[in-house]
Amino acid sequence: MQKLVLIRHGESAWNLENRFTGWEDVDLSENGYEQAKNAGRILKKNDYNFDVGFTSYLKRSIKTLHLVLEELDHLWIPVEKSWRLNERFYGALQGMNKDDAIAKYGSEQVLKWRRDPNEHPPAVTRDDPRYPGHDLRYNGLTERELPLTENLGETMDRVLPFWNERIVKAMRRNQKVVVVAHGNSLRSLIKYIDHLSDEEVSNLEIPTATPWVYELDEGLNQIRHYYLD
Ligand SMILES: O=C(O)[C@@H](CO)OP(=O)(O)O
Repeated sequence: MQKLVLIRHGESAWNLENRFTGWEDVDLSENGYEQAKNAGRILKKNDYNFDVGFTSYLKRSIKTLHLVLEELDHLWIPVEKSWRLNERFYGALQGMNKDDAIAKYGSEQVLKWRRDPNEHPPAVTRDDPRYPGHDLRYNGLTERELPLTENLGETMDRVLPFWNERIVKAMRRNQKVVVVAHGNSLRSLIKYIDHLSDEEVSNLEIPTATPWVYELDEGLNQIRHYYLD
């Protein structure tokens, strides 16, 4: 039996301020640092260890993984980062306070943007400073890969190649894997792994810094999943 651990990053400064974050590279809040360390302690208490870690290009996840590995005295393991594990790109909502968005657009529309897997938030234009094409770290991406907005389905479309080519391959080599990513990139992955319907995934809320464990059989079929806390 093999275990895969997925963790959403600790609380970020903009989670605390209730702002749409997406690809904005916001740091962990003070509480977020503590939550990340605590996730590491929980894993340690339960005798977890890992051969490889995967995370996004965004510091709230990178730092969470680092803090988890530090608690486990595992800072030496290889870590692979990919933009494909980034949070969903929230378009022109990025930076906006979620209550201000509700006041401006109404709660029904904002809920659709947040949780309807097929709904696109308003797009940014390529001259918007939030367009990822202006950011050095995304130099290697093609224009098609650089988002102007994303719904959950499109997030899943760019997460899955990384899942199949890197994460599943590592597990097939019997490596013990930890993945630290984001609310919506993990929702898209869990939708895929658990075959969730659009409605089921719209009700899935993933808490910050709480290890989500999949137990898998030899063929990497799921036996069960649960939170570790
Ligand atoms: O702002 C975001 O990027 C995400 C995660 O914090 O928000 P939501 O939960 O509204 O999708």
